[in-house]
Amino acid sequence: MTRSIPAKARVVIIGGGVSGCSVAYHLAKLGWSDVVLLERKQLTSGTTWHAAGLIGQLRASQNMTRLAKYSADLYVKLESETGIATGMRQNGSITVALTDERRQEIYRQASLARAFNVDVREISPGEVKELYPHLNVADVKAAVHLPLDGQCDPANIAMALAKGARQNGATIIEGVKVTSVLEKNGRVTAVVCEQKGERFTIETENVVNCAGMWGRELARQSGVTLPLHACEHFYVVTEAIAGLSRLPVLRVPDECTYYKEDAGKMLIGAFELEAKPWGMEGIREDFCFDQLPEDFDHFAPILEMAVNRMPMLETAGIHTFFNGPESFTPDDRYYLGEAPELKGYWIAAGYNSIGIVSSGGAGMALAQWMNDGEPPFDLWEVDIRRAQPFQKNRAYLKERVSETLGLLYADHFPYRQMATARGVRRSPLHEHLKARGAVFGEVAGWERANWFAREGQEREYRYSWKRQNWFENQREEHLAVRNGVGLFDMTSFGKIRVEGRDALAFLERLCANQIDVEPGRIVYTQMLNARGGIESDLTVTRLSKTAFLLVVPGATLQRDLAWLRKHLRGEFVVITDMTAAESVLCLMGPRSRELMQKVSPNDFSNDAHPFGTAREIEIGMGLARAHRVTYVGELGWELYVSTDQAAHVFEVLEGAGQDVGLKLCGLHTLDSCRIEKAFRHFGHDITDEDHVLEAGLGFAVRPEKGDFIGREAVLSKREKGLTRRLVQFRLADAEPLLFHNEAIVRDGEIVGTITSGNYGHHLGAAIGLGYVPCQGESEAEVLASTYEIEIAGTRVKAEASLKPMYDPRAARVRV
Ligand SMILES: NCCCC(=O)O
Repeated sequence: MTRSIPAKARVVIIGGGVSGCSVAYHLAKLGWSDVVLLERKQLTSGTTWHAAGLIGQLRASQNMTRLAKYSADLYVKLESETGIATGMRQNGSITVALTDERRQEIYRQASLARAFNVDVREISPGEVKELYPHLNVADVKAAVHLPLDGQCDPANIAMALAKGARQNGATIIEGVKVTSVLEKNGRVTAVVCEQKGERFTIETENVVNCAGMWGRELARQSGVTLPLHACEHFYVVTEAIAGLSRLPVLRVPDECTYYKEDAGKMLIGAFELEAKPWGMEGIREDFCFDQLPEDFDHFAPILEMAVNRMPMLETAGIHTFFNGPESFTPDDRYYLGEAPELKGYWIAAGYNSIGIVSSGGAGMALAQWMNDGEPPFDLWEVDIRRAQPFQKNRAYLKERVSETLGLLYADHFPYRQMATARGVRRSPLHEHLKARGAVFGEVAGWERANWFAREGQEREYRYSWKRQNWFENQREEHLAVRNGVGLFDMTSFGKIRVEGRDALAFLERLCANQIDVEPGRIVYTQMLNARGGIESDLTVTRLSKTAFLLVVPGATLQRDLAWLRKHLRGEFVVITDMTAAESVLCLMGPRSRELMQKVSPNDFSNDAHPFGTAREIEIGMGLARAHRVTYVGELGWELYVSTDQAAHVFEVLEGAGQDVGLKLCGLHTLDSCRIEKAFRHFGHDITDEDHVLEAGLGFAVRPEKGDFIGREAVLSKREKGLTRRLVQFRLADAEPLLFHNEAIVRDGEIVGTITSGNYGHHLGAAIGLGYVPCQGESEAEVLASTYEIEIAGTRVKAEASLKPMYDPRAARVRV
């Protein structure tokens, strides 16, 4: 039946898979009227219909766990709410480890899940056998059991969400293809669509791209970056196996497989290490409930392992060999939020084969985000603003997703780097660093030296949940920064120039610190949201009366640009991304002044170049702007050098550095030094849900300067008092690896998680940061408790401090 297409809507959701249905359901539940969902063919006909439907709550981070738990809880009640049988059953799940490393990973995830009240138990191989009698457990080292995990019928979950949405007033129309999204002045104005060859326009200010594997090209038409690409995903379903009882979902990540028993048949799916990207030439117009040709050779090694793991499969007949396309992203995380390029263009897509368990929570979070204008909690890890414009390149995507499908079940080691699609963004110093032993990691496409190998040392990571093979390299680099001088290439910093008649007023409105300082001064500040949460962590350097340079982490550049542009209110301001124009060389350590003085005729004394100032200097035969700031807690200068002169400046520093023991240092050392000094890192220790005062950054907030975004929230928090505080921890046992997400235990009770951790080579211990609730408690009371950190199920004593354990009075920085 053809349904009439409305002329207007408050929102048009594009795509009738589980993602679109969930967004429609949650918006309608929030009371949004005129919610319209358009599906090009039939609901679920893209990817949802062939999903395996596993509902697993064990996720890599706290908020992903929170969202997965939300989905599980929602799906349990959906059937009674809508009358549609969802097939949801909480038969539990088991994940087994076949290696010691995997045991560490699943035990760490279990600790994290417990911090969020997810019911999870570590179980022995014997207990696995009791729960799963068909399993060969001879080489099983460990396992975790989540009794409230389960499985569902994915298509019916989507149908139930659609029905729930309709019950709350949403309009869902099938057989309508969206052909374009119209915009005016940078804001969505309408959606153009086709139904049976006829063209319609729906006026709207909001669209949600839930178009799955069609999403990238649809977004591209509107200038929106949505980097995802389809890959073939394989599973087999056996014939009914006699005597098969109800079984929990089983995951054997070390063999890339998952197992789902349904109606006496067994479904065996795989995330093989090298995937097959699909749809490079586009997707056929009539694609609907389609599948791809089987590829038995590709699946055979998986099946062989499965038969060894579950010997009864040897005699089971194969009922279905299934191959269907699913969307994968460059970092295996999905996308939510408003596209930075276009106001009113929202995204919920790229689910990396975990769309069913993700969509319930993601739909809720996106609906609240659209409703309130801000996400309900920190969603940075799935925020669309992390996508880099270059990532829509199809050659890049094709290469990268061939890896990310398999990474779903690979060991998620700390510091693990992608092996594919590397080298897209490089500093002008890349070859210099490579020739000197740099081992690179990647952030936002940038290649960055993470550590420097010694001559003759293997230039590869050896990953582990313990100290990794670069630990000693990091120690030497770290101690050089603390006792001598180290040089970091930080060209990946995002650099944003804000200039114009109203630049000062604009930045004063957005930043919590005072920006009206003398030209040449550098201000450390945050941009806050109305709740006092931290949207951006940056330095602002006043270059002249009307020009400012904002320096932000490389990973947050797109987010920060979007935040600035979103808050323009007609001011005369030009915002320019200058990242590629300047390299940054950071010279840090007590001997940095001595070295600067060797390579430059300028005066680097405290009087001539005090902390927190920027000066143009001569260096070698070139020029630089020397910023006296530090992220490692030492005397030092960040040298901003035009990219054409970067190699020259590097060579000059390196040559003169021989006499003072200059050491090249990598990002791992930057991190270990800043953690000793308790300097916060955006995305880990500080996010948009962390109040600036609770993050301990009150020293950079000036409510007395006048109005700025978040001021009310700062004043209110000052009056009402803090409810949590960011605390620094030092482990009593020097051995365990502190990374992030380990549970914080206060007086025997889990109260939070470590937000970032590393080894403090000066302090001689693993150091971490994390929030502790403190309603009405004084600092002394917070510190009077006993603390432990739970690492892979083992609790380790920890010392707590509210002041940096390294150089608490910042004497070294201003020396
Ligand atoms: N689509 C398969 C889901 C795999 C998992 O939940 O582990």
